[in-house]
Amino acid sequence: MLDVVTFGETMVMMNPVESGNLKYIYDYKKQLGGAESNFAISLSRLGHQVGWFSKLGKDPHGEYIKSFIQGEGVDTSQVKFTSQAPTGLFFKERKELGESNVYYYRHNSAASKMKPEDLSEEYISQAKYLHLTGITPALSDSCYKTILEAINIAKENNVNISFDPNLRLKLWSKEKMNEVMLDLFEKVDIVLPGIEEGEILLGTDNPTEIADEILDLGAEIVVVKLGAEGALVANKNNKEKVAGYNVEKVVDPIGAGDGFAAGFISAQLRGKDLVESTKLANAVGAFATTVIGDVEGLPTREEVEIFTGKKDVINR
Ligand SMILES: Nc1ncnc2c1ncn2[C@@H]1O[C@H](COP(=O)(O)OP(=O)(O)OP(=O)(O)O)[C@@H](O)[C@H]1O
Ligand SMILES: O=C(O)C(=O)C[C@H](O)[C@H](O)CO
Repeated sequence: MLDVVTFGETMVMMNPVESGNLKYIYDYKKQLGGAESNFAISLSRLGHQVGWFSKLGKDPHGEYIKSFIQGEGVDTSQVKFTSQAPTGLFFKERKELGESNVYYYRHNSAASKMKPEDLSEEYISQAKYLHLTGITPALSDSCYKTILEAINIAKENNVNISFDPNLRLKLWSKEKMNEVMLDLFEKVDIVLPGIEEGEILLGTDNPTEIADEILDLGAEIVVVKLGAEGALVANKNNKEKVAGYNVEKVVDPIGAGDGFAAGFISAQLRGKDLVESTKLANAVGAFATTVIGDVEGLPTREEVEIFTGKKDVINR
């Protein structure tokens, strides 16, 4: 039995050892990144049974990705390999001034070849949650169809669907993206947008308005991420702002949203209410900002309990 199933593209990530324009960067640390596998790893560390799958290239990068994710305790039994396309790759660029950048080498990647026939109804239907992101439908038409089929399977089997828009403007046109995202908001149960995403998709950066618009489209729960400030959690009856945790040194906020989503679903699985779930989401999101990689900073259940004062620790 799995608590959660998720799928999407995970790439080898070339992470510069120093910050600055990549033109002058020669040394990189090889890591991995993919919104859905970041989420799966985070949930696994929080003590849940989680399955992640994808299509990987039959190459050393694909093997590295599968064994790393498996090594984190995530079920990878549904992962497929193909020799028709390579595993995707991306480079991060960190700047001391201005925002970080990413450069993708993922067009026509193995993951972009995922298709509805790759899905196993038996596998998805055993989970309590199916977690999807807005990255997958941007990868290819067949990936978009795969997302729609996964949603059908989940609905037919009473599996809750959580959805993180994770807008990637480098991957598709804004028009197509907006159309697909609004349609998906109607089909899923929990939506976890950021403020910037609300602005792009709904034309408002007001958290209450973002939540209301997505609830009106059909979602049951909306959690609007507010960066260092925390998040606003809402359903039809209630809206509450839940303060974030203070992080003294934010090293890299990319990936915080994936940990946030995992924290929220973890607490929901344990029967916590919306505010408690958002508190855990904020705590896991805060941890994720403290390291350069996407997954290395994600906390175990014990670490997060110590951080939030729910458990005492003796260090020496
Ligand atoms: N500087 C910070 N200090 C404390 N917590 C933070 C900080 N930045 C992010 N978080 C936590 O992580 C959550 C998600 O961060 P953010 O709002 O940046 O999401 P996002 O834009 O979806 O991120 P991503 O880059 O992963 O897509 C926040 O709601 C908050 O709980
Ligand atoms: O950018 C993407 O598409 C990724 O999935 C890579 C990163 O790990 C992701 O952005 C973090 O949320």
